[in-house]
Amino acid sequence: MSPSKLDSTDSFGHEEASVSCSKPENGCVDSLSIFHSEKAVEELLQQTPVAGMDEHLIEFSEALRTVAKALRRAAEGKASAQAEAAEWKRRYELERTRNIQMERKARMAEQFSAEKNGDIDCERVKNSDNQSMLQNESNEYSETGCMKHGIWSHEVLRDRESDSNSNADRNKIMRKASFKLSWWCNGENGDQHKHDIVSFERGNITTAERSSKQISLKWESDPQTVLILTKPNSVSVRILCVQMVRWLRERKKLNVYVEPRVKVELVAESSNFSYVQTWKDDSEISHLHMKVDLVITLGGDGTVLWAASMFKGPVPPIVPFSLGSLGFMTPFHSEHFKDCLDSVLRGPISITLRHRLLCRVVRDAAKNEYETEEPFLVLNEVTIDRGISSYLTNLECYCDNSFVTCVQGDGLILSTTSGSTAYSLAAGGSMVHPQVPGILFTPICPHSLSFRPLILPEHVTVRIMVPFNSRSPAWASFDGKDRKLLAAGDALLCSMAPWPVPTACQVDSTNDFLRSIHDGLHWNLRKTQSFDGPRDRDL
Ligand SMILES: NC(=O)c1ccc[n+]([C@@H]2O[C@H](COP(=O)([O-])OP(=O)(O)OC[C@H]3O[C@@H](n4cnc5c(N)ncnc54)[C@H](O)[C@@H]3O)[C@@H](O)[C@H]2O)c1
Ligand SMILES: Nc1ncnc2c1ncn2[C@@H]1O[C@H](COP(=O)(O)OP(=O)(O)OP(=O)(O)O)[C@@H](O)[C@H]1O
Repeated sequence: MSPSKLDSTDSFGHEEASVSCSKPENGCVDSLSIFHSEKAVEELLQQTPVAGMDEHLIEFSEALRTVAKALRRAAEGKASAQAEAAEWKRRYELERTRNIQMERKARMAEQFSAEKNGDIDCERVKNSDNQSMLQNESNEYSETGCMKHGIWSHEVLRDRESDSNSNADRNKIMRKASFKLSWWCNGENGDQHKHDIVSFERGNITTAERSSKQISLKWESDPQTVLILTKPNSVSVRILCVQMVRWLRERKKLNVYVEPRVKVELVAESSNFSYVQTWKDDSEISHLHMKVDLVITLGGDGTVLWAASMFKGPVPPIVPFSLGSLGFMTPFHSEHFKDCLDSVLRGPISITLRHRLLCRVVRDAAKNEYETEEPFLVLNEVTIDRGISSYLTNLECYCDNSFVTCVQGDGLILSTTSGSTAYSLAAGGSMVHPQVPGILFTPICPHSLSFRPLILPEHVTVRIMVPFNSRSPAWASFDGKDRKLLAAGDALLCSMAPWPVPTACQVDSTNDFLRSIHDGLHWNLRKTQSFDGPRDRDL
């Protein structure tokens, strides 16, 4: 995206336009001041006794008049371009709202007719694959009082695959289990959903609640469907998967989904596993969140990243079992899988709501920043680096359109707080509790003595641009995968995604985080100083 395009995008709204134009150092021309200067030239010319002047002065005054006119025309042109841009933006937003409403109506009509036909036995029908719908509906719920004590998940969905399944049980309607999330702090599990309240009483600003609290998940109805995701090519994972599927089906009477590769492995093991469900093509993965109550991962952190990447919208709670070497995000031990799953299925459980970043690539040729390629959701980080190029990466960084800095080095990591213990840590970033919302801005080998990592608030949009004078393109990778070339003029936009990844805790979010940095990284491990030796006796 060229700098001139950035300007026009930034000044979409009237307000922003007037602000940017009032700053001469931004290279903008203030139309009001042009009008005044043109008027001043006119007045000057009228006041001056032209008859007594030499030709140079007349030529000069004519030139001044021409310049003032040209400036006025330029300002008028810019103003009309801004007005046009604002009008297009207004139309775009109108169209978008209309589409969302139509989509919503269509869904409700579909669900209503299904309900009328007796297909769905439900009191409250909800669909959650659209965030704006989620928000609208949660508002409705709060109006009807359902949201009083927490966040509820009431999904009543029909299993579309049930028709193709011969088992009579499977022909019944599958209800997605509902659960409630509540926030508690100071070790006390209150049943209230506590909001952060800023109070201005008697002129004093105080906050009633702190924002980072332990989050507890309580099932309102029993989970029925479990998806197991496994690390490939591991014998121990394969053995555990067989045992777990059997136990979940025979003891817990649950529906089990696995990836197609795993289904083949299971059926090769025993034809009894034919009840295990899977999907035929990848397009079905986008509906998984509507069928699955719980996701179990068997592997390391990479398998948790893999699980998160399968859900491009809302993510069901994930129970991560550790069968890798490090396991920052995998607190459950496979030896005790039955006890662990028993307590998770019974609930309530503590969960960590892990924030994700929404990353969009905007090409230089794009007309505006809405014209992007398919976005990526990352649980750890997006990395913009020099790839195979031996030149220094040159990246211009903006935060909500304010210039941050120019990175000159091997690259930059934009990380979630969950990812703070991964690549960002290796590049010198701070370790941050995963429940803290924020975006870590960590350079990779900056060629500067004074570059320190930053942590930005959760609400900002970070824009990383490859400038036109860059000697080489850059590469973006998402949770260490899917590399994308960023040519000169291309940009990467990154903001907090609306769909976090809920992962079950062994104890609670804080305890699990501290355990992982102690056990996984041996953080601040040092022999304790001996008692005997010199002391400060006089203090
Ligand atoms: N120099 C580095 O430290 C470096 C370089 C490249 C990638 N990575 C990390 O690897 C991740 C991809 O993981 P993978 O398992 O698919 O690849 P992988 O198999 O190469 O494993 C990378 C290592 O990072 C660990 N890891 C992953 N997420 C973590 C987290 N949130 N906290 C602590 N450790 C974590 C894993 O346990 C593993 O040991 C990327 O998202 C990136 O963060 C790190
Ligand atoms: N279900 C899956 N399908 C395809 N690839 C997967 C799947 N699960 C994990 N992977 C990939 O396999 C790789 C290794 O996975 P993972 O990190 O879980 O194991 P590990 O390396 O043994 O554990 P650790 O990272 O703790 O050392 C990762 O790159 C991950 O993306």
